[in-house]
Amino acid sequence: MKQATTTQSDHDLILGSASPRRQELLAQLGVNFHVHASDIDETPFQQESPAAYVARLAEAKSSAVMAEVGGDIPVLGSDTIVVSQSELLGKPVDEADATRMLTALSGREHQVMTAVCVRNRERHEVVVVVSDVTFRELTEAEISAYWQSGEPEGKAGAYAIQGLGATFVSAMKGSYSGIVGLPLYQTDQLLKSFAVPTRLRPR
Ligand SMILES: Cc1cn([C@H]2C[C@H](O)[C@@H](COP(=O)(O)OP(=O)(O)OP(=O)(O)O)O2)c(=O)[nH]c1=O
Repeated sequence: MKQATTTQSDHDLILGSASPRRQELLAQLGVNFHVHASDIDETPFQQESPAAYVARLAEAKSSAVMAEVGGDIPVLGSDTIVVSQSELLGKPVDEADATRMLTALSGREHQVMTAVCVRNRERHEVVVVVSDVTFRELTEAEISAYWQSGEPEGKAGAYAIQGLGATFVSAMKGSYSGIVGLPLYQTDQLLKSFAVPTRLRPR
């Protein structure tokens, strides 16, 4: 199990994610949630499309947490990937991996896909939100300095649009919050369908 777990009392949703970005974004909606993250196997299947892969991972994360926690509270699981010229880019394992990813993204458009799955004991729903992001040309020196900043670590595609990575993004179309890790419009719609209260939709 991942480390992040908070108290279970008095909440309306379980966030099955150790990502601090997802915790902040969900808090933005004013949801009364607690965190219970679970580790799953993230190996892609052969011939699996990126959209099918990211949806499967969001489903698997919420399902693993539901199996560990039980109970009647809905669980939200999510996953984010970057897709560049049909190649799936996850989190970089080291500097060489990050350099390879950022070089592939340089001067081109890529897609960021985030899947969100909400489930309770009876049913589950999953949405995949796709955004188009264009990077300007990056120099080797910039890529190296960016790795040294520490920001690429733990981020799909080895960048963070909410940080220094913003200086690489010349254009984007889609969901900004989705690129950061949790698309808030679509998440709010899912929460509504599972009757999870929010700041603007209290009990
Ligand atoms: C593209 C991009 C990704 N990311 C992050 C969001 C995700 O946290 C991360 C992708 O990793 P994920 O595997 O989706 O999630 P995670 O391991 O961080 O958390 P968990 O599995 O517990 O839910 O990349 C940014 O923060 N900014 C960006 O611009």
